[in-house]
Amino acid sequence: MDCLPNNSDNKTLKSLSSDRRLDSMDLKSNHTALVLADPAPLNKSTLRVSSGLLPYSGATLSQNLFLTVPTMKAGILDIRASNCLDSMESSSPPDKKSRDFNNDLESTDTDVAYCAWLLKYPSALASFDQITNPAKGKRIALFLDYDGTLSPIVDNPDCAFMSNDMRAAVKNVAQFFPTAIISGRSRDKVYEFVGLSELNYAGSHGMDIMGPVRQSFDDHSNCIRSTDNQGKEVNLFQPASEFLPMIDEVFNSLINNTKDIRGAKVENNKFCVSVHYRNVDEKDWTVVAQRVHDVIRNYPRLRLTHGRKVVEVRPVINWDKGKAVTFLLESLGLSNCEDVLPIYVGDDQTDEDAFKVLREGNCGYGILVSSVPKESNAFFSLKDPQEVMEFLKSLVVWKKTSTLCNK
Ligand SMILES: O=P(O)(O)OC[C@H]1O[C@H](O[C@H]2O[C@H](CO)[C@@H](O)[C@H](O)[C@H]2O)[C@H](O)[C@@H](O)[C@@H]1O
Repeated sequence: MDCLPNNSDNKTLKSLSSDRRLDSMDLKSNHTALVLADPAPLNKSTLRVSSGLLPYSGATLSQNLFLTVPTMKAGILDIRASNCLDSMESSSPPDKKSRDFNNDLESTDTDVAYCAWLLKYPSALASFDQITNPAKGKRIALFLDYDGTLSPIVDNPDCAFMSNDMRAAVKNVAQFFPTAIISGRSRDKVYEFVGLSELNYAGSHGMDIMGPVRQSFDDHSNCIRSTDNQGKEVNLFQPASEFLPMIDEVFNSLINNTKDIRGAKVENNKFCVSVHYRNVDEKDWTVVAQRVHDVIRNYPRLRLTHGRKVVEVRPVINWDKGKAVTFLLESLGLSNCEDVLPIYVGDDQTDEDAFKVLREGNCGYGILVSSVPKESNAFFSLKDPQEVMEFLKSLVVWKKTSTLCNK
């Protein structure tokens, strides 16, 4: 029998299982079970028990396990919320800086792992010729994610400013190549951060696209005419427009349901909502997962995706950043792979949809921004926004020299 340290206030898991939602199936299954120290709604004093090793006791969970848990009264985190918690953890590995700080030896291992990973996803800077050689005689179309790509990841999402140098690099590159920003943020917010009117913008993970007035745009349903910040006539494509009232409602519920979780932040991204847990103590992530599920369980037409210490609530529609890339290429008259080489640069899980479209269409390259090894549909990699900026600058130099040479 494996036990957690004894405590005078303890009850056993087994005794709880008789009158609570916890049952032997939860223990036997591969799913994570969560034992709570207080009646629902969940609060901070939670203990997570998985069917692997118990994180702090080192005890292995078995079918016969009797767990003693401090002041335990409530039930378990439901399986869907528990899956959400697993995704939260797997999409949030400790960053390189904190691992390096914790353990020099581990840091060396990490560097070795990163170098090995670079063999599979070579640096787009080191492999610059490999990227630009196939672009000879073609137009490069650039797609750029925002957070973690053009701006470094920071604790406060409202302060994710891009540097002036980066802005200048993006402005410059856009003079030579059609360029679009595709972000999970609301389109207005990302425009506020980038502030360059010469680009195309897609917000809400591509569910809110602003583009030039073109016939091909008009052909789509959910497409409306509007004006941009300069008063210029534009087309707006919003395939999830019917979800707007629902998203607003969910946003308000999420605010209410998470307001007592220290560090949690809910962001309205117009057609999707982000629940940030970057500043939430890790022991409270379970609470975040459960509260999000408490809200969205009433909305079967909404689903969850995971990003960098953020859970995103979005409509169940067949639309993502990959579809947005295809849409933009078509509506900008750039969909012929013989003439155009699309390049997509992004750092997050939702960017994988765009990498996949390029890889599967055998058309263009995805570039993953990451300082840690992770599996991706991208072809190349860049370590951080600084390297993204160098890459953008190199594209400009390449374009200028190749134009001169062709004269
Ligand atoms: O598609 P993106 O432009 O990459 O947007 C994805 C999410 O980015 C933002 O969150 C991330 O960046 C924040 C600022 O650095 C950081 O605090 C947070 O932990 C990251 O997940 C944005 O706030 C989200 O709404 C976007 O969905």
